Amino acid sequence: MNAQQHQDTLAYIALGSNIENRESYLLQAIAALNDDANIKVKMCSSIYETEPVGYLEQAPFLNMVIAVATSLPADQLLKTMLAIESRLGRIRDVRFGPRTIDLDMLFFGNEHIASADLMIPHPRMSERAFVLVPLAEVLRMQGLTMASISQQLEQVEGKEGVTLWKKAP
Ligand SMILES: Nc1ncnc2c1ncn2[C@@H]1O[C@H](COP(=O)(O)OP(=O)(O)OP(=O)(O)O)[C@@H](O)[C@H]1O
Ligand SMILES: Nc1nc2c(c(=O)[nH]1)N=C(CO)CN2
Repeated sequence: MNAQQHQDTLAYIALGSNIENRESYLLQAIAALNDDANIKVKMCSSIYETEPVGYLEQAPFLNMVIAVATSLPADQLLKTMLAIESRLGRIRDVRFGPRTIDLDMLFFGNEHIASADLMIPHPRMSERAFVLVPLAEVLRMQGLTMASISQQLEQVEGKEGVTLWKKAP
């Protein structure tokens, strides 16, 4: 590797949808990420059906987590994710409310980021079984140890609201 080249960063993204067709929104978002020349989708968790958390008067979600390799810096990856959300009809009205697609960046390599637009690791990740369950699955696929994730999972309430919906291919 010469000085000009740099290795891709492995990033983890959580996806959620609770407006039909939920599965189609998840798959369209994954395809759109992979269509970007600077992003390669490496791994996908199973899809989980989950009870809404936070704002309860809404339909159940489908949630999953993917791992991507990217040559983009974190702020550019976020920009791409927000553009895909807009393209797939995401409208921001109710906080924590219904959405065609929500894309949250969980990790970006081993970076810690605290800017006005981007917090990495995602600050609410450890409270959310709908994120931790699929994240643990992807980490397991990669043979990564996940002691801290398992510990967080044990502490999180609402794990019973997360059920396997479709197994990863
Ligand atoms: N790690 C992150 N991943 C995605 N967005 C982030 C992250 N950190 C900060 N943000 C900022 O959060 C803003 C609002 O995100 P969004 O509307 O998706 O929030 P939400 O999904 O309603 O709530 P939550 O962030 O708790 O999932 C985005 O425009 C983005 O700038
Ligand atoms: N089950 C579930 N609940 C949620 C979700 C989500 O993706 N799944 N997203 C939220 C806002 O980020 C609020 N509540």
